[in-house]
Amino acid sequence: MTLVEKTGFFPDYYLNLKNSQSDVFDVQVGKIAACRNDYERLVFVEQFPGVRENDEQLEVKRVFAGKNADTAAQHKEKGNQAFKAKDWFEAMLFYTRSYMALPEDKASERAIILANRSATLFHMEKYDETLIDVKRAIDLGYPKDLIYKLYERQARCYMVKKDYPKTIACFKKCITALDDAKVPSERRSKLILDAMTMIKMLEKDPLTLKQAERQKKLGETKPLTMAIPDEKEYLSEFVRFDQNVAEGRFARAAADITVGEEILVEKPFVAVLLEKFAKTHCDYCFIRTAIPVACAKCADVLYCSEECLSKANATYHKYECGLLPTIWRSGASVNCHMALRIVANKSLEYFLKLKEDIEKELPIEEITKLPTDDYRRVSHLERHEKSRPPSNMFQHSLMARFLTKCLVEAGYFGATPKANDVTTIGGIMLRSLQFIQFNTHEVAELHAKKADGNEKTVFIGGGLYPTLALFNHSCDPGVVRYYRGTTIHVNTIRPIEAGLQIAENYGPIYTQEGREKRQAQLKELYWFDCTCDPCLENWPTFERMPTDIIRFRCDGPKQCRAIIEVPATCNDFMIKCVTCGESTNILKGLKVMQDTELMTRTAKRLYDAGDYAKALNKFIDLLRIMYEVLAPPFPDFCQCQQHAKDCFLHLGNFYDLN
Ligand SMILES: C[S@@+](CC[C@H](N)C(=O)[O-])C[C@H]1O[C@@H](n2cnc3c(N)ncnc32)[C@H](O)[C@@H]1O
Repeated sequence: MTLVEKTGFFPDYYLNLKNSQSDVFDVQVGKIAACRNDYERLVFVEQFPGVRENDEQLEVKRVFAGKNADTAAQHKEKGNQAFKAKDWFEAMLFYTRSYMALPEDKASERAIILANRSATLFHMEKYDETLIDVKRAIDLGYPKDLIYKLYERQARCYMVKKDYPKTIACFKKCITALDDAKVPSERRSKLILDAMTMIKMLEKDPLTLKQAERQKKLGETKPLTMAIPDEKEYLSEFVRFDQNVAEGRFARAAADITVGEEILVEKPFVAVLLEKFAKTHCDYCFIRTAIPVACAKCADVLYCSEECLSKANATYHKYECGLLPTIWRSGASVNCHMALRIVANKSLEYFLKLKEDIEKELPIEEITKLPTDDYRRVSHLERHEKSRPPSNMFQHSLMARFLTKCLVEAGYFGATPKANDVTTIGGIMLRSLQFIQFNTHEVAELHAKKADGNEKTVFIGGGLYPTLALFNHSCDPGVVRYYRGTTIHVNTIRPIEAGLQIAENYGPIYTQEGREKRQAQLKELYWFDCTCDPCLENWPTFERMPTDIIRFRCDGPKQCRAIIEVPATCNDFMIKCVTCGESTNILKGLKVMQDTELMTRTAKRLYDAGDYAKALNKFIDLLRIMYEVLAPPFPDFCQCQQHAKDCFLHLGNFYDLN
């Protein structure tokens, strides 16, 4: 079952159903082929023998188990002990756990925990994070008699950040707040004196006036946040979409595209974080965060900022809240979760209104012009509806039914759900499950350990990118992807001539995997026979790539650019092209090969020194130069492409394991 990734009650439920009627099951399931659309399929599974009878096994219920004041108090106590022992990291972790566990109505306790965590962060010299937590604590109503401490901490952070006007402002607030503080008068006087001294000293500093003037000119500064700035979506004017019978829709270069160009920046239509990152990454933007904010009702996921929390609450989280344990325990894959979220992101009314339109075929130019949040941007993606075997369609329909039941439980359909509405949404859920299967991307984060230079890409979730989903696959892809948060960036990794396809890669590339394995994998997962150049010509993997043959491009008078294979030991330098019959002088190519050796060394040195942007520029130059005279596959080009890919990954989500 591709719908489930791990053990859970859903595969058990399915097996039970199957085993309870082993003789007739396949025959019964086969009848689903007579259904004309997804809505009929939903009605079919609803009436399938044993389905409703076994509903109890689906355990669909909302649970809010993570919130508990006693547990929160225990974590807080452990945090306090760690703080006393100056184990700042441990203290921070316990304060976070405590904060996550605090129930909604404990606002003042939440403020105190955040203030404690801010003290810890201050000791860790994480000043931006400290400022964020201090602000959150103040916003949550931190006690008046203690608030002077937070203003003082704020002042000290701004001081380290050399923002003197803000330092002065915070010290002034601290002095005023001391009026409400319950501290012995001697201590109060000392605190006031310290603050006044700092204010006087900073007021004399010429930098203070300069900064104040600048801040006045720039106006109100944006509140500090650890979230990455909102990114602008972009599609290069050189990308066109086309289609044919054999390959469906695909992207094509409208003009020559050089290597290293950013051709697409796209936000996901929907994205879901894997369960195992739910306690380290923001559920909304996938940014790793050490200072999360929590949903008021559940402790299942966390958010990097109030902004992400409120965006999630305004869309999918109001339905997923309390249901996440059910979804995770079911064993449903992240793809299934994505289907549920696609529906949860929009209202029942939205889908009821759109129902007829979803069925209408739209030409590709119209689809790409639809608003980015229109369901029809994705509803027309490839789903291989006609070639699905009945058992596959049956399993998907059962899963759609289960996910729709989750939404019923979550109140998506109101207090008294209408059967017709549930079927409609079930049908949309089923359609979504089908196109998600062939069109999603795994959102990645690069894990690197500076000490030993080890790097690996870790998948943290899944996302559906409507424009990128129209790109076909090649085992020698023209582009590379990386992610910033959930936003995908697509860059060319070799020159692409006008008119040629711009293909991405769905998993196996020719340098790493032999043709048979690649083709089998693509057939199994994406249901097509790959006919890219490496597959047609059976290009060797990197390990088997010959080093004694050089593949030059014909540079003769006719510029036919055909490939001329020359043994490395060849003593001639004028070589005849079998395609155009003209001779090419390979000395130019040999000189390029020599030059690139030195450039490669420089680029690698920059990479090892962590200067990825400069290294990338060098690798891109190298790829451009090599591609001009040599034709892949050849080892130097592949290696260079790999290095450029690694550089790109460093521009995206990154986690330093040190
Ligand atoms: C992500 S979609 C790509 C866009 C798709 N061609 C469309 O029309 O929507 C993946 C599906 O496209 C088709 N596809 C992708 N690469 C292909 C290729 N190199 N040759 C033939 N079909 C391909 C397969 O049907 C695959 O399941």
